[in-house]
Amino acid sequence: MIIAVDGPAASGKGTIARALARHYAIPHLDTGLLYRAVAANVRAMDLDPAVEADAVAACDFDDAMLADPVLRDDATGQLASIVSAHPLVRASLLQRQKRFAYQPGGAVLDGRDIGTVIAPDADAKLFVRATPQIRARRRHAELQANGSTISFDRVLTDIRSRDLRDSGRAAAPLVQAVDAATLDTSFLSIEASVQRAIALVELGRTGAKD
Ligand SMILES: Nc1ncnc2c1ncn2[C@@H]1O[C@H](COP(=O)(O)OP(=O)(O)OP(=O)(O)O)[C@@H](O)[C@H]1O
Ligand SMILES: Nc1ccn([C@@H]2O[C@H](COP(=O)(O)O)[C@@H](O)[C@H]2O)c(=O)n1
Repeated sequence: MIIAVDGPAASGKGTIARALARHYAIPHLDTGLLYRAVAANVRAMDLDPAVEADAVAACDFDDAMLADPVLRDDATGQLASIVSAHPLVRASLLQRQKRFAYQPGGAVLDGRDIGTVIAPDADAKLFVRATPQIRARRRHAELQANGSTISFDRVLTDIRSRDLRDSGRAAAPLVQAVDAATLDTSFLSIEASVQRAIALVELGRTGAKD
């Protein structure tokens, strides 16, 4: 079974995707980490994220890099949303994601274009939402817990600019697949979001959509 989980920054899609992977005992890929790895390489190599050829030159990395906690910081997320707009960057990461999605036994992937581009024929598709304020509050708390001193206003501004860039780009923009079920986590606990996600996946598998 392939499960596609998409949504904007800090909507809770990773939390839900990890829980679905545990529930169905299938592997999970956080595809945002791939773009974050490219962003971290661009920074380390002192390249220009806005120049497509520079970003493409930073696309060579192995899976071990995805565990680096530096990928999770706010600045790397911003840079990731710049490099991810380049069609050639997306093309260079495409097969890696498709191979993961279509491995025997199935998989859960979360990102921005899983249900539309990576696995358009996924068995179940979720589009996870939450208001920008709530997403910023959660992300701010997470960053603070990890030792960051970033302000709430900065996190909210960054989330809004990332939303705009990710939705407005020409290549594989953040958009809800027509056959994806909406899951708004704004007023749901993590536990309630996960239970709702499992219920929606079960509905999706049987062909009915929210
Ligand atoms: N329903 C919820 N209630 C409260 N906190 C939540 C909920 N869902 C997720 N969180 C918390 O919000 C933060 C962001 O969640 P998560 O990392 O799953 O979002 P994401 O959409 O995968 O983010 P990104 O786009 O950066 O990968 C985390 O600290 C997570 O624990
Ligand atoms: N399928 C994807 C996943 C991510 N991106 C871009 O990467 C940025 C960071 O992603 P997070 O999920 O870790 O927040 C994100 O803002 C997107 O620009 C993408 O394009 N496609």
